Amino acid sequence: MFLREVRIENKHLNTRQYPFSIPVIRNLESLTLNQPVTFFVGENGSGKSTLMEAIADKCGFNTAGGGRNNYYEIDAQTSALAHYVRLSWLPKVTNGFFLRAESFYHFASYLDTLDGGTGPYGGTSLHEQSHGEAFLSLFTNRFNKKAIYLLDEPEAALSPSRQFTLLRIIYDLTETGECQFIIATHSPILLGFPNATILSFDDEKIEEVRYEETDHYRLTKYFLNNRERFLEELFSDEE
Ligand SMILES: Nc1ncnc2c1ncn2[C@@H]1O[C@H](COP(=O)(O)OP(=O)(O)OP(=O)(O)O)[C@@H](O)[C@H]1O
Repeated sequence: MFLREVRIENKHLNTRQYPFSIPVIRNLESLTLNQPVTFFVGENGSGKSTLMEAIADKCGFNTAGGGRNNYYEIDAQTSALAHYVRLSWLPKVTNGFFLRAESFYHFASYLDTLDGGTGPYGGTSLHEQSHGEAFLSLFTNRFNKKAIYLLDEPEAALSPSRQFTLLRIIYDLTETGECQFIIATHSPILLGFPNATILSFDDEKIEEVRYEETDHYRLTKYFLNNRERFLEELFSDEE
């Protein structure tokens, strides 16, 4: 554990302006982190990426994705929230990585400009690997201990079985307490990681929920157990 608390300070009151137009961000005072793995869950647009990006910015990571020393040009991504965020560390780490599924392509391009992109990523440019293979190459070759990893929807490129591989990687890195992950996800598989804190961004505030209480678990379980009935209801004309 390294990052213990995220505080929002000196919010301005113009609630029509992003990021304080987002109810969860407007209502957030402080967030305590007490497990090596924390998940952000919630509906699309509830503010998960906004908070994650601000934390990445305050960690000194490239907000387009990457670590501290990864400087590359893509459409400017400045975090509107970072200015208001204070992080409390014990102890402080500077190692780590921010993974954004949506801009991973640009990060891979940047690596290609360094040393043909083949150095630490399994001997092949990330562009010559499939999206999911490239993600996993990054996880297996770049992730190591004494670091904090911020992952925004890492499941985007991963098959279910590769999501299990990622769970194993996270398990190996966190079992001695020397790594911390904050993961925004919609994946009921990733959310099943044991002893993680799950923070829901629904209902206009951040609240800890149990795995079995998440929509991800409940809807997926209901769908798998009642697929025909579920689809009949979904496609019926009745409101
Ligand atoms: N740069 C921006 N300027 C203005 N509004 C923004 C900006 N970025 C995001 N928003 C808005 O803020 C809200 C929260 O977006 P955010 O990306 O944080 O949601 P999210 O919970 O990560 O959603 P998802 O699960 O779809 O990734 C959305 O309504 C979005 O349109």
